[in-house]
Amino acid sequence: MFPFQYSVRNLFLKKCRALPSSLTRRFSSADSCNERIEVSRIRNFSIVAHVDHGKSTLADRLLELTGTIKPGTEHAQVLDQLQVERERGITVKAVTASLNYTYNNEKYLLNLIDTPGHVDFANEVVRSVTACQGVIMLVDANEGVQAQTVAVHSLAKRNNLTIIPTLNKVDLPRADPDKVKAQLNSVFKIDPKSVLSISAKKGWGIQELLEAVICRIPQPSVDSKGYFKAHIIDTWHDKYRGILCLAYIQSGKVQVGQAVKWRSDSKPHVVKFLALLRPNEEPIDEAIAGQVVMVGCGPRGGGSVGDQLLDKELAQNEDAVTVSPVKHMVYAGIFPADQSQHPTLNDSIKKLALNDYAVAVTPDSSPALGQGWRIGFLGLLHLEVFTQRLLQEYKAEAILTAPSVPYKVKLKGAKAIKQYKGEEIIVTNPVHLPDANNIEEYYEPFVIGTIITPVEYIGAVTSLCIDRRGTPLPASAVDDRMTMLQYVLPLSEVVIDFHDTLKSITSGFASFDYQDHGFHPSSLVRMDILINGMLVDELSTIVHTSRLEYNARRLTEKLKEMIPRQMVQVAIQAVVNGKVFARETLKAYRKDVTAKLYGGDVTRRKKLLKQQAEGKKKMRSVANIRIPRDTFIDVLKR
Ligand SMILES: Nc1nc2c(ncn2[C@@H]2O[C@H](COP(=O)(O)OP(=O)(O)OP(=O)(O)O)[C@@H](O)[C@H]2O)c(=O)[nH]1
Repeated sequence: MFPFQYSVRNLFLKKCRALPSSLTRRFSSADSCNERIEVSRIRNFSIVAHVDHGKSTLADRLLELTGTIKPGTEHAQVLDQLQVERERGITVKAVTASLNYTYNNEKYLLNLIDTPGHVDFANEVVRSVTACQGVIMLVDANEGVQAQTVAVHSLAKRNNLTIIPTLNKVDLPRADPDKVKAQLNSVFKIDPKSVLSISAKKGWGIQELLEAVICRIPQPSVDSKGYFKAHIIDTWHDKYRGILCLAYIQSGKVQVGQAVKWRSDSKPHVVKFLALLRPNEEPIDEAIAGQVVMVGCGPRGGGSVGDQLLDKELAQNEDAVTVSPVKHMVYAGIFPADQSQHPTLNDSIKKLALNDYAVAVTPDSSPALGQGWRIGFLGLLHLEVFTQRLLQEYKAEAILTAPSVPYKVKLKGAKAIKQYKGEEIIVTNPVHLPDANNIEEYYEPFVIGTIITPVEYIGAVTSLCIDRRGTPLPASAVDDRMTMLQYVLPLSEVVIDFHDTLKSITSGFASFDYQDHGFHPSSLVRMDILINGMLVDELSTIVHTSRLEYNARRLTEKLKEMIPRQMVQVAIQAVVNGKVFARETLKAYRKDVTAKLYGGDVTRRKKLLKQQAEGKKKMRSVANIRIPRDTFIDVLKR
């Protein structure tokens, strides 16, 4: 959304600067709805669903029906405005749009939040629902209930949200609404009579759905008369105005010019910018409790997701809405391609991290790659999207190291405990794993994986899960054709390529979602990779002992395939505690130094070959083997 929004916002700002101040009219929410908005006529809701079940397409139809955009294909997927979203055809950022809709002669303000479907961006859904009272839960009428449908349903239930179950894509010839209604009933006990049917593509049933939003979802439960208090659900950086925030107003009201402060720091600030997002900014003077609005306090105004903006009179220790801390699933090192680019990359990472609060950034350094950062992500797709956004939105190119899941170790010995400042430590970079002699116990992160698959693939899916060290939990039937399997799986076995393998063994019919299951004791070791005897820190991994030999062989073979042949012979070794578990040799290019000889004495030929061998020996000891950039990630894929 943001590059596009930047340009719209900047255009607006340029226009404002060009006009006399008396003409830079601000709107109030009252103008937007032609009358003063009341809490009873506000509805905050989200669209949640499994990947590709049609959330963004439905958002387009809702924007059209409420007159926010004109019907037409040029507006396709209006809320997916990031370049990466358009290129990949997925939503990665939850986006808000305030819509006006008249129902029974009353004007309503509907705040819609379009959310991503992919499990890696589930945190976007979690933070969005803190501002909502209800959700439209879309289910593809052809595919039926999928793994993420189960996840979003339980999230909505946990947050006490009203669920409007809605079947989408009923226009498809293979759509079977009755079958899917029966699935919803068997899995979630949803009354089939409460299920709506729409086609987001054709625009069928959209009006009924909007009316259900108004009639079924309750108004925000807020304190209109109290002091101003708002909960921050998103932030982004604007070149001219500093940090801008998306805020859900929990009590009171806010006006441009009002004195406020952040919960996290008591310094006074003044509200400078206030706007409705439609999804482009529409400046307003005032907003009331229950609204979701954009707020900015100027370049030094600050703000972060989960923080609260408070009236300056309000005591700092008021209750806060808690956003559960993000649990990072994979960590990877990010380094500038050239150390001179470190400050620019640092600035870009900071700005992008502001808009993607799910990442955790800490400084890191590597002997080979110099100064950089260790960044925690929610999954591999999140990692890829983050680096793609760095490149596309900030023109910042970075080198990535092999991703690793976080491990926990319990230390023994007073010296080690003192050195690591605690008995238990989380290891996010395999290189920093303490010496095996100082470790009492290793712990590995586990997840509960939910797989919904057609019954004919149960055997293949079970083998895959067992192969990935999974432990089965009770299964349940979704209907006579589909089954829901659950497994406790080590995160390290899931995070890299589990989903792709599952899709390929089930011809794309199975779906997968996982939830954190905490750390559990495990038998682990650190495996290092030596290239011509030199340790390559960035390729060290922590592996389960049962996988050691297999991983050692696979990693060295894969590296042999991926490292281009060099002028010298390259030895690739996988080593654990000084013991070599696998070795591959990459043969050197061999120039035919004897090509120029036509016949003649054989000793001449031997002399040339000997000289070549000696030259190569010298090169081998000084050779700096170049490892291609993608090696670090690709090498981990099976
Ligand atoms: N036939 C048909 N296709 C639809 C309908 N709604 C959406 N689609 C198609 O389904 C695909 C996915 O739609 P999206 O709106 O991108 O789905 P999404 O849930 O937003 O996807 P993510 O954000 O990646 O989770 C697109 O090709 C749409 O054109 C519908 O009602 N009927």
